[in-house]
Amino acid sequence: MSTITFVTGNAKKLEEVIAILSDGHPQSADGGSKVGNYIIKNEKLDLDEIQGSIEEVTIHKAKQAAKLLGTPVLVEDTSLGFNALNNLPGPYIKWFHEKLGLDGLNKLLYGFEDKSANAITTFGYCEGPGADVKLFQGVTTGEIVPSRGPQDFGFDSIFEPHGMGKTYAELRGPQKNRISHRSKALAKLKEFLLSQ
Ligand SMILES: O=P(O)(O)OP(=O)(O)OP(=O)(O)OC[C@H]1O[C@@H](n2cnc3c(O)ncnc32)[C@H](O)[C@@H]1O
Ligand SMILES: [Mg+2]
Repeated sequence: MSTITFVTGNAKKLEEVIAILSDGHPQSADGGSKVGNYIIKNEKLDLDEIQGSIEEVTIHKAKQAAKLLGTPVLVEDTSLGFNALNNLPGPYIKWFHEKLGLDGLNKLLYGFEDKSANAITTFGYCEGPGADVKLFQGVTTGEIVPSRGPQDFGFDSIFEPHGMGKTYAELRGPQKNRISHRSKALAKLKEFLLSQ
């Protein structure tokens, strides 16, 4: 068994990652999620986020985490891009959300007919300091709508994935996890880890 440390400062992300990875299977005795020959554990740490593409931000986070911990690490960065704004705020969604709020994010699209957006999670896996970073990305498209549902996780209550008629916040847990950007990215990561 090899251990991979998933580094994030976001408790909600971690909750989803554990739920998706466990997929109804029992967890290992010491609390990590088991995927093939790997156990994925968690470390709460805020990593620097550079300016750049989604991929560059994730690669930098992964390299920094590997350097800090000296072990195989997993990180992820989540982006929300508005098509009318050429994919902004993208990887800067956290700061836009903090400064403008959910209503302000809606107002950014005032005057545009196109309210469509893409939610993207990019996982970065790095085997140790100096090693290359492997990326696994998942995308879910949807519409930006006035907030509906609990507001306890980022942009969940203003993102309505196409074809669902409900926001991520209204879908909650298992239903969101079946179709989310995060679960699509994790499916790719799982496939890779199972092939190792
Ligand atoms: O420590 P890290 O893993 O970086 O955690 P973070 O909260 O800083 O997360 P990001 O840098 O990836 O920024 C993404 C922003 O989008 C939010 N977010 C991430 N995943 C989400 C999801 O599935 N649904 C809604 N909001 C989400 C999150 O709360 C942040 O405000
Ligand atoms: Mg972050």
